[in-house]
Amino acid sequence: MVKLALVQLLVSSNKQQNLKRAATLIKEAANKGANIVVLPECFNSPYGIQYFEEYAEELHGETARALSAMAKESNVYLIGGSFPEIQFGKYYNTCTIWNRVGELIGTHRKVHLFDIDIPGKITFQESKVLSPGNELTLVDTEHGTIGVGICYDIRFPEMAMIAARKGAFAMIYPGAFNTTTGPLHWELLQRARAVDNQMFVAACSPARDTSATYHAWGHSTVVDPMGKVLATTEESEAIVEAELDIEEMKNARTSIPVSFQRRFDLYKNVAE
Ligand SMILES: NC(=O)CC(=O)C(=O)O
Repeated sequence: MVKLALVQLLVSSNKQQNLKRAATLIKEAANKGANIVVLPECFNSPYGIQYFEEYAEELHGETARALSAMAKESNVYLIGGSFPEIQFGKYYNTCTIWNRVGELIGTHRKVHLFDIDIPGKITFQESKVLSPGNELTLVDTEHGTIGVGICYDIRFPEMAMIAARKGAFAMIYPGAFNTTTGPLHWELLQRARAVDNQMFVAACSPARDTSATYHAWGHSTVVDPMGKVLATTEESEAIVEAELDIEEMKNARTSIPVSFQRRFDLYKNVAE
């Protein structure tokens, strides 16, 4: 059994306040027994291309140091949401992952940038400021291997499939869907990735701030390997907790053995 907690943080424009509140809620989750804690996408700054340059930090800057201390003080694995990172003049949307003694065990730079245009609803062009990461991310923990993606990455099923085939028991996505795409796709995509790959899937959103320029959907959710929602919430600040039973993953894979029934002989030209 692994206890997972998603911290659906109400993110403000005050970085110090966001770091402090994250530390408080991580401690609260740890006190309730969480082994792995997740923060949302852009947990230390408002989400929007107009904010990335102002809030950006180098990988080992103030936010990373704070995250390392939070993991260590609360004695948890911490999937540290994401923050705008700057390296050699380029900006990335980056998740850092920490072990129980505060060591960095992985980083994921959002691979698929959120560039969409739904007329009359939402236009968002991360690529105007950000560069994409170029690596898929798996981290090894004492609870097993975990795959990490950020938000829009969940729309690309290959990432979760590769993680599952490399032995990950869970795919975790700090994310910030919005009030247009959230009701349509947020839960659907998590359940789809879970059932496709017979693994746990979780996505952690910021809470909704209706005074912000971007209205996050909230609804941080954990899904089991059969595609069932184990835990979820609405749009306010909350901690979403779920016990992940690895036996359930084994049972799902034994009873519906799709991973052995795949016909890779027929799909090999999928990238053409
Ligand atoms: N914010 C994102 O990266 C993605 C999103 O909101 C969506 O895919 O919808």
